[in-house]
Amino acid sequence: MTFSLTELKRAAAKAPVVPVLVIGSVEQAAPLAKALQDGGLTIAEVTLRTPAGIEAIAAMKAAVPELLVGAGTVLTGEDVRNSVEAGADFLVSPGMSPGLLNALGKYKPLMIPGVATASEAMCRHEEGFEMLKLFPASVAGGIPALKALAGPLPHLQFMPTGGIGAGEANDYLALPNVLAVGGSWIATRADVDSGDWAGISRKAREALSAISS
Ligand SMILES: O=C(O)C(=O)C[C@H](O)[C@H](O)COP(=O)(O)O
Repeated sequence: MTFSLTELKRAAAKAPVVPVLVIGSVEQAAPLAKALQDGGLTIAEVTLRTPAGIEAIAAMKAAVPELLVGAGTVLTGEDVRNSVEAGADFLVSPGMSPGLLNALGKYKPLMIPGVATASEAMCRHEEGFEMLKLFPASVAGGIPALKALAGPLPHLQFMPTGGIGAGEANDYLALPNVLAVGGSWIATRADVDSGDWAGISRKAREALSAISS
């Protein structure tokens, strides 16, 4: 995989909001990818919580190749292999395990592992990860935790996710160690299941205009 953190940073600089998606059917993937792109987004994360997740990643990339599509809820070595084979641009996990670390060493994808403490962040940095997901952000200390972590660990960057809504995204993004924020609010499972593509595009645009204002 040639995709790099530099490219992810470039995409995040344009649109630093990453919708975390739960896709029930692969047929939803192409219209959803187009709706996100129409809304101005450049990055999306498809969770592997549904059987359709892996196929949906490939279908979104086929529909909108310039949209960066990551695999989320990556828990096992098999998830790593399936995500890489489906063409995921990056992988995201809620945490780390020895088996997951081993598979990441084999496939070497761009990985954003979840952390909730300074010790976890230090371990992931020692293992070579520079970009981390603060998870679950709202209960792992949120904005005060990220501010505090920036003191001793200024070399680390975060994509806080978990419990962040439209109202908080902007405050997270004002922090120098936050590259992007993730969340389900832009395209909830209900939005996707009802095919509310226009509503998803609108929420994406609203999120981006709130950030730039
Ligand atoms: O499954 C995963 O690996 C995840 O990425 C979990 C996500 O952080 C949450 O699903 C975000 O959901 P909200 O808190 O509703 O915004």
